[in-house]
Amino acid sequence: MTDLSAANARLKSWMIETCLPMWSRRARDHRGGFYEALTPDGAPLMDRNKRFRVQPRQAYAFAHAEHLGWTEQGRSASDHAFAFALEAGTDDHSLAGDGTFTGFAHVLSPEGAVVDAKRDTYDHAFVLLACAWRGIAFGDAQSREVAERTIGFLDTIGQPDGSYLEGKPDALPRRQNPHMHLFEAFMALHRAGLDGALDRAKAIHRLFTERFWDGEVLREFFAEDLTPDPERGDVIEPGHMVEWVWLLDAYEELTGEDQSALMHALYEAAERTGMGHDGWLIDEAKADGTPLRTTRRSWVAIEHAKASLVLARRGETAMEGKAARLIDGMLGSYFDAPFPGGWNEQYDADGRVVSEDMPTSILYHVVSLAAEADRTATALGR
Ligand SMILES: O=P(O)(O)OC[C@H]1O[C@@H](O)[C@@H](O)[C@@H](O)[C@@H]1O
Repeated sequence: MTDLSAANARLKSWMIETCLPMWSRRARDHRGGFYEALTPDGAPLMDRNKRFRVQPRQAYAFAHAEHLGWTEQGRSASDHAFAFALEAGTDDHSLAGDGTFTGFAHVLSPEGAVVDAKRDTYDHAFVLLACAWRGIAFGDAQSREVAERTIGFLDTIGQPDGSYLEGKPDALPRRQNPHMHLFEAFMALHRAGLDGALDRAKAIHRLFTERFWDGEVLREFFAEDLTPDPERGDVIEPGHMVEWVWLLDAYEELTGEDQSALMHALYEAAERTGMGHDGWLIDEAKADGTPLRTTRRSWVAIEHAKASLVLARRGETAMEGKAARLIDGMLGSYFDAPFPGGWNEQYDADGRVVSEDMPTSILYHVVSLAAEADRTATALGR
């Protein structure tokens, strides 16, 4: 059996010694925020537009890493990303004023001009996550204010059933994905002490059980009334099913409501519908398991490992070796390549790397995996 203790030690030392230093230095843009991606040899893609969400993701990742004592650059890197997000992401200065906050823009130029002013609910989930962790790690008072204003904006597109529209302007199909990340963010905000955040997470949990999870698979795309979208309702993402496993474990911890049955059903559904011939989950399938995209992005493998870790921590001994094998497998393929500290973002079904660059957005997943691996190894005394 691959040893969880050894896999965790490898992952943790790679994080501390190579990954975090590399991303905090090379991906930091002196013009503001972080670059969208690096080339395979670690050079920044200076001219590429910045998806807004990448900035709060970095602000979260470095706050969490510093909270764990894994970096001394965490505060500075998180501040750098957060300040750029607040400054460049608001095109009408409404965040600073007393008026109603109208949300963050979707895409920024490398220098920080607004390229796409659309408001995307998904992006706002990461602002809330960053605020929560900056509160937890640094006791940052500004973050609470930003979280409250961001929630105020989200309430303008909130629905009576606890769901949120796709953004402004509104779009169809509606998706479970922004809700999944809002669920994550509201739980983190509750941990950070924000009143009412847990109730918001509970409302999303209700949507999950009543709408998104149909008893067999997690649906992704929905019509206006949150019934499966007539065209894309059959498309599923195995990575999201395992991501929910990890989130439901956190939910159980906060609410005391047993999530075991749902967690098992999700994990089993992800592997039933999405297992590629090489033992890695694929990017996209149909609800009956017909593969749609047999490529595999790094975050899908990461979430598979995280789900295996939480099941191991909850006492499933077979999951311990599996989590260790997945982490070891990632360290031998996805991680620390093609450039030390970086990642191969996507493989095809034949095991060839098909991604052309290293997206910064993945650091969020990597930090969360390393934190979960360390927590599980410690809990199990490994
Ligand atoms: O697609 P980027 O922004 O790199 O994010 C990576 C992935 O993160 C996950 O948590 C999901 O939300 C995916 O839908 C998303 O694709």
